[in-house]
Amino acid sequence: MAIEEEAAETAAPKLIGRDRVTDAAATLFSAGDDSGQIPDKFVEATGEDEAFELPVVDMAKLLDPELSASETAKLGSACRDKGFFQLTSPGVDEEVMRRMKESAAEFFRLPLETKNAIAFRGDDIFHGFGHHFNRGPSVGNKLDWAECVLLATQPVEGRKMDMWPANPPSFSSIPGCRDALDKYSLEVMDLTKRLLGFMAVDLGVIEEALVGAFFSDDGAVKGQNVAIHHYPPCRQPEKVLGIAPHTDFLGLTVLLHAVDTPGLQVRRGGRWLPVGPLPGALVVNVGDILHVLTNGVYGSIEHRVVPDAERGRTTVVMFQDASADGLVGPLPELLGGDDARARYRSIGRDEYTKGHFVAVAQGTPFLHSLKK
Ligand SMILES: O=C(O)CCC(=O)C(=O)O
Ligand SMILES: [Fe+2]
Repeated sequence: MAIEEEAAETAAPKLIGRDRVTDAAATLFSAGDDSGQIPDKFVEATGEDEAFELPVVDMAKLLDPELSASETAKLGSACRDKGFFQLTSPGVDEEVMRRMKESAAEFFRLPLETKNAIAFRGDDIFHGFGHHFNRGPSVGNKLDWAECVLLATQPVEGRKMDMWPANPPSFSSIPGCRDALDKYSLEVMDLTKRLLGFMAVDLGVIEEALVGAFFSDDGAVKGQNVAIHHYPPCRQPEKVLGIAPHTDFLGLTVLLHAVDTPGLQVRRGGRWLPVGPLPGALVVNVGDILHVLTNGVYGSIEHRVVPDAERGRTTVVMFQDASADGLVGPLPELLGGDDARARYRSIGRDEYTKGHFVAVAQGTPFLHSLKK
């Protein structure tokens, strides 16, 4: 069966949809397209790039009373100007990070049949294995050159444990010991809280206002999801995309390179600039909700992934949700009580999700529609 037909047959009913990884796609991925012909379904124009260094922010310096002020200023200018930064010395337990990386890399080495044991089911495209959800008919429903596990990680009640990989065993519960993803999820929660504290200082708002948008009073995070991506090598990387251009629609994103091949690109001034992995660092970026909460002071910037010609790439990307009193809108603390200063209108958190996915399906930037 041709890959287009096979993909169409396995696509979920959609507003936006997601495709299963078929045998044909898996064969193509493992060959790195050596057969020469990339099926049309994958071909997308990828355009130019050039060297680019992301700002580097050091958590150890943020925490050092003598260096904190200048490092906080660096953090602030990274979030304002670039929307992305590399976070060195993130303070995440190294053993937890190592196990997370290994589990992620190992999962994608399993045969497709094993991975498809947790293939997303029916309309529920936000849990389980497949391609990333596609960006809708406006971009031709193209397939990403990638496979991906999407899961809800927090709050714990929202988890669908039957969709968590049972293989490798380090992903799932080991008696007396929590699994790699659960531990890493908690580490990223703590990290998010620390970072938000410094962002609040930079923004000049009380810490509770910003932290409270991400965490409930009892300290639980409002929501956290993970996307674990594998981008196989492709000998014609200029023809395909690992993930199509998008902004992240939640609050704050924390990316761990499990296999540190370059591939992430950030849009700046109409050009695509590559972000090289930095050993031991996490890549952090501002999502759409943080953009709106900060009244556009921090920028949610478009990015995409291009596969490498020679080497595969694996990433573990955690998205932290946020809302203030159930709304996505500028933080009142930032407006100094003057609503006229709001550059974005406030909408309910549920309405925000719906609006976002309608916009994705139509290929329109949702943030613009929230502008006053
Ligand atoms: O894997 C990456 O480098 C980026 C993935 C990404 O942008 C996403 O999952 O939203
Ligand atoms: Fe993203």
